[in-house]
Amino acid sequence: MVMEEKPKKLLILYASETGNAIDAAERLGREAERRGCPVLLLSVDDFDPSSLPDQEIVIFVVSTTGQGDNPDSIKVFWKFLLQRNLTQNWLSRVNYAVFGLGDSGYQKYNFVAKKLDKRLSDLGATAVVERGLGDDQHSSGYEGALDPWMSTLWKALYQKDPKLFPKGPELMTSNMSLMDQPKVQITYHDVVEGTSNFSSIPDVKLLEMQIESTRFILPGKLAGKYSPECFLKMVKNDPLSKAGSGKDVRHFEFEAVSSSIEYEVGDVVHILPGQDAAAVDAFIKRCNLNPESYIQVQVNDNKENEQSYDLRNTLKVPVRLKTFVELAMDVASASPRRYFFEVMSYFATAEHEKERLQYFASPEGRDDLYEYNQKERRTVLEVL
Ligand SMILES: Cc1cc2nc3c(=O)[nH]c(=O)nc-3n(C[C@H](O)[C@H](O)[C@H](O)COP(=O)(O)O)c2cc1C
Repeated sequence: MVMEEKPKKLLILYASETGNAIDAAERLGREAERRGCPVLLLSVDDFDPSSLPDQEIVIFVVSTTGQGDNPDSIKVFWKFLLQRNLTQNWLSRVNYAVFGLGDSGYQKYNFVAKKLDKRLSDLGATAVVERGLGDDQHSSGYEGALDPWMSTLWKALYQKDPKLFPKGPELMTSNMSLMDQPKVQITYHDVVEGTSNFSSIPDVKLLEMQIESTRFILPGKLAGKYSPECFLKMVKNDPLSKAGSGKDVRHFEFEAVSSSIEYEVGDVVHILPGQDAAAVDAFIKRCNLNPESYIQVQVNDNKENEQSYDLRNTLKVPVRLKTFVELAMDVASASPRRYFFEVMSYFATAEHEKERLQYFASPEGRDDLYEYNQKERRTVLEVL
């Protein structure tokens, strides 16, 4: 009997402060899977640094924040790597690649990627390719460097270990089955079914439950790992600076909604931004959905990452669709990412729209997409 060898998984670890590195890491993951290579994609704080020497190949995607500072999620990992007792050959079996996201307008340009690359190499790891540096100043943002870096990476990995890409390092034809698995699963409830679940719960408690439930699907530090102690209602939000002064300084006042609260110096308040109600309505209408319906959202997480999977799925009450869009989505301010156009291309029925969307999602269409999308600051609602 011939035993089929289990395909190797490519480990991709990311550290992000505002989401770009997650987007870049997911793109890498998708591209690897399209080449037949299964992937394990993790935030670096979900990875045990002591197991790093056992990894044959690791891809890091890390951004720089502050003044050359580490994103929060890589702090523990970085501290571990800096330990003096780690020897020069601690990572001698590890092959790695680093892609950094930064902005050359900052003095400490891509500092985190550069120092991570150096430290890995000092600890005996071997770089598969030279580190890639994405720059916000590039006319296509960090994607400008990511595209060519990725194609070099696939070739180098294939040379290192052809088993990673059983069908070669070139892209397989794109079709629907290669689309990412959905990140969340949504169950729709009709209005009566949704509200009857809550008839005995006071309004304030209900709103809290809905906010908690919505936050659970958000990535990174806003998600359930850092569940808030209590919710406050913002009752005042007055600008203190003059319009056009270049700064936006505000006076906020908050009121405890459920019970009185105690706080100390150093406690942190997260402000949950809402969206313009008219934009939320327009988005829901455009999608032919009922704003009053209730949805239940479940995260389809990496099975390997059981802990965060359980955590993020424990508090799942049905949420009013309108509340969900208001609190968890951004339909009317930020520009959609490139992947949005790719996904839309699978669903577009008009041939000319499909072609245009496919072009925007391709490396050749990248600069035109930037002109159309980011430069014009188009929103999801406008694109739809
Ligand atoms: C507050 C702030 C500070 C930043 N500081 C730096 C920096 O010191 N060096 C750098 O190269 N880029 C810096 N950047 C640019 C980011 O690294 C870049 O926008 C990156 O794409 C962000 O990735 P992320 O969303 O995954 O955190 C900074 C960005 C922000 C918003």
